[in-house]
Amino acid sequence: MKIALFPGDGIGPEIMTEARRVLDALGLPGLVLFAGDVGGTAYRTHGHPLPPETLEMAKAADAVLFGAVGDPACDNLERHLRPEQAILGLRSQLGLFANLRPATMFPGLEDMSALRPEVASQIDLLIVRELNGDVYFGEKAMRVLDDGRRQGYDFMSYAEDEVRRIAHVAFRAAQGRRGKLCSVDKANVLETSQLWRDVVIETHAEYPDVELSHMYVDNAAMQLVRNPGQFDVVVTGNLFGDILSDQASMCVGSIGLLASAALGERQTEFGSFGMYEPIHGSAPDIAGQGKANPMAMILSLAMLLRHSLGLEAEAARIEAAVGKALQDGVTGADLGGSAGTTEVGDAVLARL
Ligand SMILES: NC(=O)C1=CN([C@@H]2O[C@H](COP(=O)(O)OP(=O)(O)OC[C@H]3O[C@@H](n4cnc5c(N)ncnc54)[C@H](O)[C@@H]3O)[C@@H](O)[C@H]2O)C=CC1
Ligand SMILES: CC(C)CC(=O)C(=O)O
Ligand SMILES: [Mg+2]
Repeated sequence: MKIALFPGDGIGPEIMTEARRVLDALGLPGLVLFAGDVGGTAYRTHGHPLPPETLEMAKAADAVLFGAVGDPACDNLERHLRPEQAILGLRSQLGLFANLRPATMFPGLEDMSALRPEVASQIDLLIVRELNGDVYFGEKAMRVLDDGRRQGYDFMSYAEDEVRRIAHVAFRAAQGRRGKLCSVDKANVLETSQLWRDVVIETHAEYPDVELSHMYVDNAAMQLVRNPGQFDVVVTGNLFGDILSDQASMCVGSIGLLASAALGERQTEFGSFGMYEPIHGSAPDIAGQGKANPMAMILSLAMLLRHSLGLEAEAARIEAAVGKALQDGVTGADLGGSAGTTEVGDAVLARL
């Protein structure tokens, strides 16, 4: 069992340390760990945010655990050299098109949600975000128009096979949950979304046991706050899924709580090859201060053990330990408490 660890920038290394302590505590036999550079850290040492050796390390592993990338000092670099290209490059070059972003209320945390506790307590949803297409990967540039004005553009598109494969993932996920799928798009305005909707409807024919609904993304953003309990599985494109999952995190209570799995078609000896990361970024505003909540990172490790290594019991053990720590009131500044990154890690370890 080989896991590649890519801590990255900002709070990435701090939260990775805590996930690593949890992994070590499990004492899994036959585990081999590699560490690689990504993001601004990699740019500084290798001249590129995703050095070839890091990509090779990822390909040689059964799973990748990824911290976060992003560094304000790199924001003026040419785009292909910016830290974010590491995560985009890994997702696309490893064919990781299906991003699972679960958002579930933790018992005892209802008062920390940005929503009223009785509304927040209903949250148990899974966002299935397409990860290899959309406006993130279309042709983009800045140019000067004939009249001298600067123009930036990013080409948004989805091909039908890209929509179909993520729709299958979402329908299957719904079958394993409460049997409801809501497809989120902007088909009232965008052709990309009209195709998305058409293909999701076509794919539904293979899943008659799943109840399918459609929602425009602006309404979805509102409904997520009004009544998040109505959602079971939400399937959406790369851009909308990015935005809605950050929003869902505050419905639960903190962006420091939401984990994710990026999966593709490759199978390993133990499960699906995948990359696992918190949904948040490198949080430069709190980096180096020992304040970051490592729970999203630790919960990402749990997803890794479940999906890529077939270790369901160990995954559930980690999730239960995080849940207990929260129920016991161990929270950092993001959840109104005073525990630092290491203290939160200690609390999870003590309940493992
Ligand atoms: N997957 C990745 O590596 C991602 C990278 N980024 C990058 O991260 C950098 C910062 O981006 P932002 O827009 O500020 O988003 P961010 O998610 O890094 O931070 C947003 C806010 O949430 C807080 N926060 C995030 N994670 C937290 C944690 N674990 N515990 C406590 N508080 C936490 C931060 O302190 C900040 O106030 C940028 O360079 C961005 O491009 C952003 C999102 C994802
Ligand atoms: C940093 C971006 C490339 C992606 C992002 O915000 C995300 O995947 O959540
Ligand atoms: Mg994001």
